[in-house]
Amino acid sequence: MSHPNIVLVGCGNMGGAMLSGWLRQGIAAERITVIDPSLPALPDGVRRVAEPEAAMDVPAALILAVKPQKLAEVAGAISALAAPQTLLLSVLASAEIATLRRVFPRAGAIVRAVPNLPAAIGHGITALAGEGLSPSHVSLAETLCAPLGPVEWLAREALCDAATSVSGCGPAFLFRFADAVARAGEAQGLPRAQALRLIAETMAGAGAMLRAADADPAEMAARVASPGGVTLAGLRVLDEQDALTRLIADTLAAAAARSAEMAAETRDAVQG
Ligand SMILES: NC(=O)C1=CN([C@@H]2O[C@H](COP(=O)(O)OP(=O)(O)OC[C@H]3O[C@@H](n4cnc5c(N)ncnc54)[C@H](OP(=O)(O)O)[C@@H]3O)[C@@H](O)[C@H]2O)C=CC1
Ligand SMILES: O=C(O)[C@@H]1CCC=N1
Repeated sequence: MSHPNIVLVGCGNMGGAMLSGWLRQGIAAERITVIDPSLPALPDGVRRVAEPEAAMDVPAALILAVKPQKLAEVAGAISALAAPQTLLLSVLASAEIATLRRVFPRAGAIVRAVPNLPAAIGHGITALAGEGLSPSHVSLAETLCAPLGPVEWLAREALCDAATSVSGCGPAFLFRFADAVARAGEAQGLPRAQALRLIAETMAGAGAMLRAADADPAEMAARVASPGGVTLAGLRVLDEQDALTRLIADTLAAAAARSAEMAAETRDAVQG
């Protein structure tokens, strides 16, 4: 398959992770142009410009990976790059497709993506949403996101807030969990670095089992917990008055609410 021409706008945590993934997957560096005023160091062959140039070719894929607050600012400069032959793929949390369409009226298609940080090592997951996409747009969006890890299409765009709270923010919540476990392990006498190694491998192993098995996580926990044993003593604390379930529900609700709020802010910013 011939590689698409890609213009990546914003090459920070997420844009950088996508760029690494494309190169790892064999997309030719010469096909990729990065627009970022901070002019980050880039792998050989990737073209780097601080801002769009008048003579730039319209790309097959225009990837937006700036902070949502920058959308209105970047839009004017790059809107000419989103032409009818262009798929615009935005990873901006909370920038709705209607908002993006308002800013990029000529784009051939618009896909909203919710990636996550482990994309940087090819172990992310990306949720995608789009309406009225042609099979070739679907295929190009999947080609762009596949190097980051598996891809999930959401049934409707409104689920992006939920996907952001579950998998977009999810790594941060799991890092907090790992930190809490390491602190507790340290309090019981383990060196912190060793406690972190223990919990990191435990999370990776449990995650791999969860991914592979058809079993429900509750059944998986039951396989660890021997009757009258050690795990049950700990699970009783987590389950007391649904403590963990309630904490996580509140955490995700706060994240999803902020996502919806930011969508309104982004909408207002481009309208104003
Ligand atoms: N980080 C994450 O885990 C996730 C992030 N996202 C989304 O990804 C997007 C990017 O987030 P993240 O990568 O963390 O942010 P970063 O700040 O790491 O990256 C944004 C990049 O855009 C650059 N930039 C600023 N202004 C412009 C401009 N006018 N034109 C081009 N580039 C510009 C920034 O440069 P400078 O630093 O100099 O300002 C920076 O390099 C956000 O919209 C976020 O919602 C979605 C899911 C997960
Ligand atoms: O915190 C944020 O706004 C972005 C979206 C999901 C992860 N980082």
